[in-house]
Amino acid sequence: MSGKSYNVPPSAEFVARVSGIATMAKLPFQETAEGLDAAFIGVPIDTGTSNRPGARFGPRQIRAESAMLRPYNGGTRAAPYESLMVADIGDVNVNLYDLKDTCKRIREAYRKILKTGCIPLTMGGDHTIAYPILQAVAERHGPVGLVHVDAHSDTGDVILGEKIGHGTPFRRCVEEGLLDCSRVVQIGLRGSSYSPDAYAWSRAQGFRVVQADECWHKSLVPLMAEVREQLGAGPVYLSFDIDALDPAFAPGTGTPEIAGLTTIQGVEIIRGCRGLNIVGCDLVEVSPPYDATGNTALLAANLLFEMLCVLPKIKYYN
Ligand SMILES: N=C(N)NCCCC(=O)O
Ligand SMILES: [Mn+2]
Ligand SMILES: [Mn+2]
Repeated sequence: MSGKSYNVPPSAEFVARVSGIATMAKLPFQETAEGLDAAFIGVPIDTGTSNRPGARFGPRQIRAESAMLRPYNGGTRAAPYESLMVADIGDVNVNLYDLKDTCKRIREAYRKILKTGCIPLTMGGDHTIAYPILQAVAERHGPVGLVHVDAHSDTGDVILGEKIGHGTPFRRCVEEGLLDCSRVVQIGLRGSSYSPDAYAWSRAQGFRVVQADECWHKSLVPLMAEVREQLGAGPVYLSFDIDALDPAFAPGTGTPEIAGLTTIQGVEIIRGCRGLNIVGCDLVEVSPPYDATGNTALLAANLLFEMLCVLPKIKYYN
């Protein structure tokens, strides 16, 4: 092992889970991304939501439930803290009274994070945040590939007279050339729709659309082999809306849709991203006020850990 010493969260074998400051995975906190390979960061907004609010409390609750996380991945034998310097760098200072100003603040914050070479793992907050994050990502990496896991395509144009909200981020991204559209896949789309051919716009851009009913009763391991082929070696952003999963697994979210993916399929999708050149990830739309048991936030914390475990340069014991 290299002589470098990495941040390692305290183990519950020696430090009680309930003690200490609730950073993500109980990792050290630091103000900036300087010196980090990867960082967890919160964006506590829900002013872009169109139904149930509450996602502004997502980062705090995900951090609270992340106390369950242990240092190694028992399933894949990934050893993130033996190969990456990781910390929690807090939250973007959002403007709860102005969504456009919040997008500006997010864009500026992520410009600084990405400039250090750090890979951001973002805790939302509603899905609006993917737009300003991808503006900053594309400034650094050029148009990127996208693995978008969601019940919704989030490609709306104007909703309630507004272009900015959680139903429109990926249309804004396409308009601004932030995505390499032939390297975009949307997985889990379902539900009632505003038009008879709900995903025509996505497909017209060249996205691959995998609707939830194409996933029912199936392992998604074969699909992810096709996704790795489609996305190739170029930079990729992973955006995971927790409502991609069925409300039975993820009830604490603002726009639930029935007949969704299982938790196992969610993990298969993320693990299937191993080998991709991931430059950023997010996990959005956890709404703690609708998450009576905290299990949606716990699920989110585990999925974020799985994302950490598929980043480039991760060490595996196998
Ligand atoms: N949850 C997200 N990100 N989008 C939901 C959009 C719901 C709608 O516009 O009908
Ligand atoms: Mn959604
Ligand atoms: Mn979404």
